[in-house]
Amino acid sequence: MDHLADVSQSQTQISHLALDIGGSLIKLVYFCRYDDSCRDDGDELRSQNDSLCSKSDNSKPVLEGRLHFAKFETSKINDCLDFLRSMKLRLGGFHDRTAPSSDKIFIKATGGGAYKFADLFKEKLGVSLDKEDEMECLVTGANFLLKAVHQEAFTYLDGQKEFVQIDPNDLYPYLLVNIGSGVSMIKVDGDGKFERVSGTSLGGGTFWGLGRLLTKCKNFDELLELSHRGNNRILDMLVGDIYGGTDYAKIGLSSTTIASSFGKAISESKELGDYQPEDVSRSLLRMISNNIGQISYLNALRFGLKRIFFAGFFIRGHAYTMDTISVAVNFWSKGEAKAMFLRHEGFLGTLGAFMSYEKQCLDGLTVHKMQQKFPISVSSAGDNIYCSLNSNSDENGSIECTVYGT
Ligand SMILES: Nc1ncnc2c1ncn2[C@@H]1O[C@H](COP(=O)(O)OP(=O)(O)O)[C@@H](O)[C@H]1O
Ligand SMILES: CC(C)(COP(=O)(O)O)[C@@H](O)C(=O)NCCC(=O)O
Repeated sequence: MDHLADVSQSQTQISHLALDIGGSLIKLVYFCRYDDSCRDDGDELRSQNDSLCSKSDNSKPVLEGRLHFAKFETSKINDCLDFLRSMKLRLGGFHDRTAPSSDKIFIKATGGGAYKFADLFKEKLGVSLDKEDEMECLVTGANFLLKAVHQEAFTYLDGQKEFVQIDPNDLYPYLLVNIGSGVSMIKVDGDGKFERVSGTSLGGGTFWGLGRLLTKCKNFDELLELSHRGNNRILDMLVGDIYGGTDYAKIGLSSTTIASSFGKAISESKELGDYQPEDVSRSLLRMISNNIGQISYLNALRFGLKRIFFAGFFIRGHAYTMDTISVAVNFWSKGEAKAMFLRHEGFLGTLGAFMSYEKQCLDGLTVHKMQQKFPISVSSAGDNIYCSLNSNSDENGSIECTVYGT
């Protein structure tokens, strides 16, 4: 994938790595330090964390570098293993501090695949996966991004993207909707304070799975690309189709509101082959996004939450997806609730797993809080990682940061 070339060419020292192995995609976050001049042994960080580091003002070891992101399809897990092998596991190999004499190397991992593929990682790379709870990681990742990273959250409506300034002191409560293969809805009340309040199996896997069957697309991006050119009115039955072109004003439905997704497919004597794949893709994307937007709003209503953050790789920064979700939230809440999206949408779980290194003191290297360099962000003192977002970052955008050890 994209970052494979980056890493092997740059010879950058990778010191920490975490994984989120989901139903569809494997997400990686890894920390590359800028300068390995103080490295005294090229191969493994695990035995020499302190010697890798310069000293900070308060005499704590410091690693300065960037957090990088990469992803692989879970079905192509061997590509991911090759990628990790290419790093020669100097990256995330950490000794278990609770058993100092042990040779055990472990990497923080979350998602169902941390269980499913644990033996594979052991067998192919000799690495143990140190499992972190998926929901906890999502929340930790979301809180970090929202509090520490400049211009992370934004709204998207009618083609207009607007960054939202988050006050870290006024962040909670909010609803986090993670749209991966399936969808989890989590009420977040604070750091580590959350409850998974709902979910739906109609998620990103449904869009991609049904879309692949119905359109014969070979990959997700192709399916998404198709939807750009499609017209959902070919397959969706609108209120106007039922009401002879007029609104059903009495109950607040305009003639253009979708009355029944894919509803026209039943009333016409057409086969699948008579429909354009782009129209199928468009209706499917609209159906899934609208449904998630609606269920999310209902859950926000249940708990009186005004802010809903949508994440997960289903979104893919895709305009029509975000627009549909926003319209659904706006429509059902009568403008009361707001849909917001995150730039690092697919990496919440991985970031959370990465940050869980802080819970354990590993060979003297501890990841503490992350704080952004920009003055508008978190201002609390004593934080141990400083971050700023690469202004050119895309979905894999790296984050500049400094890791302080203990
Ligand atoms: N390259 C891709 N391959 C497959 N699915 C993708 C891709 N890019 C985005 N997606 C979408 O993202 C979803 C997975 O999102 P993700 O947040 O990674 O969840 P999971 O943890 O379940 O893998 C897929 O179901 C699909 O809708
Ligand atoms: C089981 C999961 C947490 C796994 O996470 P994922 O790999 O989809 O990101 C998720 O797919 C989910 O919440 N599914 C919806 C299940 C339900 O509430 O009906």
